[in-house]
Amino acid sequence: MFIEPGIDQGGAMGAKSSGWIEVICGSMFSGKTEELIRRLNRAVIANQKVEIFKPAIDTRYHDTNVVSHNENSIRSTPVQFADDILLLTGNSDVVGIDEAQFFDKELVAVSRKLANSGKRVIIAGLDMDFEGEPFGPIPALMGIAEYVTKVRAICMKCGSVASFSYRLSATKDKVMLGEKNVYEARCRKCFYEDFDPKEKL
Ligand SMILES: Nc1ncnc2c1ncn2[C@@H]1O[C@H](COP(=O)(O)OP(=O)(O)O)[C@@H](O)[C@H]1O
Ligand SMILES: Cc1cn([C@H]2C[C@H](O)[C@@H](COP(=O)(O)O)O2)c(=O)[nH]c1=O
Ligand SMILES: [Zn+2]
Repeated sequence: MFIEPGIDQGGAMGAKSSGWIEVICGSMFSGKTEELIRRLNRAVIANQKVEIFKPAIDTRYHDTNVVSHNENSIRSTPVQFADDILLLTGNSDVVGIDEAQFFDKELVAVSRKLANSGKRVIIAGLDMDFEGEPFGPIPALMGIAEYVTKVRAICMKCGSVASFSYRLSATKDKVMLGEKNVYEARCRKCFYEDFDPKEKL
């Protein structure tokens, strides 16, 4: 069971309370999007004004909605640059951002500005890429966040808990959209059994 800061503090963000940043990170299939949707739905139930964003390049399941692997879904606004989020958040109380690994580093400054202006910012994204390296702005966001939740999947090779996303194709591009056809969740042992860091370009 995760601790849910906003709800634990009474559900509402009082006039005097400042904002904060929550990061939900982990491998693919670890439940990041499910957990993001769960927190956002509860904020809606608490009558808070919620805005949700995702990078425009993430068209894997749906052009606009944020969709989890088990088909939970919530409406969102696709944006090209992190800066666009500032223009679109207006008087919202809670800002949700999915697939944040695809945003530029500017997302760090944007999230700080949103939280400093009193908003609750909930960010979900991959902490590591297919080579086991830190992914985009996520590590920096973990550094400035008040709350970090690292979720884990099930290793598809041995059934243990998984923190790595193993790419089944030989493609070396950092960005390659896909799901079970291209990636599987793996534990450390099973990831490095089949991935040789020396082969990196
Ligand atoms: N290897 C796996 N480990 C855990 N869950 C998995 C796995 N493969 C598929 N799933 C499904 O994926 C769901 C999580 O999806 P989602 O929240 O979209 O994950 P993420 O956003 O972290 O990729 C789980 O509830 C489960 O139904
Ligand atoms: C590891 C890795 C993943 N991707 C892509 C694959 C998916 O489209 C998303 C991750 O989605 P999820 O909600 O976390 O399942 O990212 C990539 O482009 N590069 C990578 O190294
Ligand atoms: Zn394993």
